[in-house]
Amino acid sequence: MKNIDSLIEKTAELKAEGLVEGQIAEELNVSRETVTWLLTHGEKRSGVQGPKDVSVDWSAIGRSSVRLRHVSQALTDMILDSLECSDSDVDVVVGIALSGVPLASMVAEELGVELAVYTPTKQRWSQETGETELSGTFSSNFADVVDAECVIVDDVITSGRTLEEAVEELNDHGASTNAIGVLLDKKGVDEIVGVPVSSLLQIIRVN
Ligand SMILES: O=P(O)(O)OC[C@H]1O[C@H](OP(=O)(O)OP(=O)(O)O)[C@H](O)[C@@H]1O
Repeated sequence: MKNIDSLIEKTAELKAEGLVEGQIAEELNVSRETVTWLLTHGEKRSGVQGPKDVSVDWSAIGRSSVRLRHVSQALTDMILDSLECSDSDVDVVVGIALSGVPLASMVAEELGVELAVYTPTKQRWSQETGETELSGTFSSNFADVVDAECVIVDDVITSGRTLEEAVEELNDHGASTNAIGVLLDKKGVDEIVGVPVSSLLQIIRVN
């Protein structure tokens, strides 16, 4: 997405295709509040202050396994630093579906550990009827997380809710989360529910 106009256009397009605001937010990697703003103020935006959010397009990395590998190596390096600082270990890398999984897979390979996949609640929520009391799921096609020492990998932090939920689900499975690694942190956090966060890039707002 090159600029605000293409973002507004894309939002309107997705809305016209029948997506609800939560689904559009997921598609564009922005908050639901931003989608509301884009839909309601997009056409008459002169003089109107937008919400403090940014849309992240990392497809230049995502579409190339070579670039993904380089980025995963850099992320692994940061995760290793974090684990060393807390003197903790890792048995399983947990990738957050969908976009966190390719990265997590390569980080798991770099670390020489198993890969688990967690599908958060909101992914299931978007397919259901608006009921949000569903729990996320760990896929049985990948590693078991019960009692494991875990590192979570995802692409982007916006509100941090997805990672909060993943840490809590891991706790419920008797697993401990020793580090979180992401490409981009839009919130600028050092930790999420007590777990240290390593991000390759952080958004820092200056105005
Ligand atoms: O910090 P939060 O506000 O919870 O948002 C961050 C999450 O949102 C995006 O996933 P999305 O639901 O868009 O699905 P995707 O992985 O399929 O892109 C992103 O991949 C993170 O998992």
